[in-house]
Amino acid sequence: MGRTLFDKIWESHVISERDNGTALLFIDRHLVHDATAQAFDQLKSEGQKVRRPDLTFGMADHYIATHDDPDRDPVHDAMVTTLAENAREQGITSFGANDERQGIVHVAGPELGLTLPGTLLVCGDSHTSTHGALGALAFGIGASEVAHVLATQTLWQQRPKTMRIRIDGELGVHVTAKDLILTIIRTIGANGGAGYVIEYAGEAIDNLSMESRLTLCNMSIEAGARGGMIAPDETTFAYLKGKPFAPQGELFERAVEAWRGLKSDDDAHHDKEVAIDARSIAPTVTWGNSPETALPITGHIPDLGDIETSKMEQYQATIEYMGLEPGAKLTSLKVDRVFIGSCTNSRLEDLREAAKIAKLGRAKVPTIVVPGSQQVRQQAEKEGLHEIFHQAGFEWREPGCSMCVAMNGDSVPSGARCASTSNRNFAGRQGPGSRTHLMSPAMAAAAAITGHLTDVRELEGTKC
Ligand SMILES: CC(C)[C@H](C(=O)O)[C@@H](O)C(=O)O
Ligand code: SF4
Repeated sequence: MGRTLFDKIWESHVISERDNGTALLFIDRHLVHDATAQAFDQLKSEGQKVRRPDLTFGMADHYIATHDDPDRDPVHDAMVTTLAENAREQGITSFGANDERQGIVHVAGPELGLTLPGTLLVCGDSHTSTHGALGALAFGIGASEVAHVLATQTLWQQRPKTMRIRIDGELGVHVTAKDLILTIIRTIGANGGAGYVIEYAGEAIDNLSMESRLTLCNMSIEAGARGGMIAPDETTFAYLKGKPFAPQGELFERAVEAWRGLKSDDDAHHDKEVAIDARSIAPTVTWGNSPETALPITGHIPDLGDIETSKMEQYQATIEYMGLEPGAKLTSLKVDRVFIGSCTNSRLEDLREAAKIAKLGRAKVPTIVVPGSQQVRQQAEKEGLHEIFHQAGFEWREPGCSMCVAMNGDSVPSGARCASTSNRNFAGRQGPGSRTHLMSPAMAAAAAITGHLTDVRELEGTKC
């Protein structure tokens, strides 16, 4: 029987297997960020050194400042400095403050060519699934696993099952990878991917740009999946060509020949198959505290009568926390803040989409745009996107995780409603008491200039 893309990568990394089905895997790339200090402490307390500093790369992102903030907590700077010190001590290449390669680990990694097809990549961060967009097997690991990889460059893992999600048909105007993944999560549930690695396939996936594929795979974890991946193709090869850490010249051509074999065989078996028609998807927003509360922007907050008895308690808690009126139109929800950024949606393509909408008006509420990396920032500035944002009253910041998780102090005030391009909307995610609605960059920019959740297609007169 044929093998899936996942099988091919998994099997080429197995060093040893136990009878209980767990395998010891070789790790090709280990990315560490500034919230990984605990793992380095564990390593040191055990008297160990990093086994393969040449395969380990550091990135300052969670705690890094995105603007001059007189109230900045010195502890946040200390986290950034600690990563730099650990990297220096262990001989690891690390991209910290003031490095032009710095960025959110899941934005800067692929853009530097650190993520390559067929490789096994891990990072102590749940959104490591992002890197699967390049045809890598990539997943997040816990702090003690980070310490294990630092010490051995290997990891014990239970073999996950595979799920293939096929998206056929064409996506409509202003329907993006973000709308696609939110719809997938609504369809299979926030726990629907538990125990699986998802392979995305089909016409709509083939047609996605590399940046959109990164957005899609990024949120696989929000469906509970171990990872998400897409077979590498011409889009992937064109994206990787010339990236500083990718193979160069003749070696690149040889690598591409090998990468062409990285796809599921026609007779390969996936443990679960799901199919969604791209034409059925509209610009989408979440209303609650789980990404599965995603709905087309044309919809309403569910009414009491729509809720199953077993979910009633949770529904009522959500309505109260989010300050919602059951049955209200989604577009009636006024926002207090807008955040355009995060490893889901802070790449150049995202900022271009947001800028197109920003041109149509001026921000009615405080809006920040946080590029995902220094490279994205530089390129956006070269194109004049920052000027467009300035003119629209959007604040242009330095790269980092920022308001996605509020670990660096960029937070949404308690009780405030935020239109956000990030990936998590649970209670308190963007700061204690914050209320988050997830959406695409164009939809977030539309909310900024109207002051409420908005169907970007109507704003632009493109609704079909
Ligand atoms: C801080 C880090 C470990 C965390 C994660 O694992 O995802 C963060 O990136 C997040 O998005 O919540
Ligand atoms: S941008 Fe948000 S989701 Fe991504 S790594 Fe940073 S905190 Fe996690």
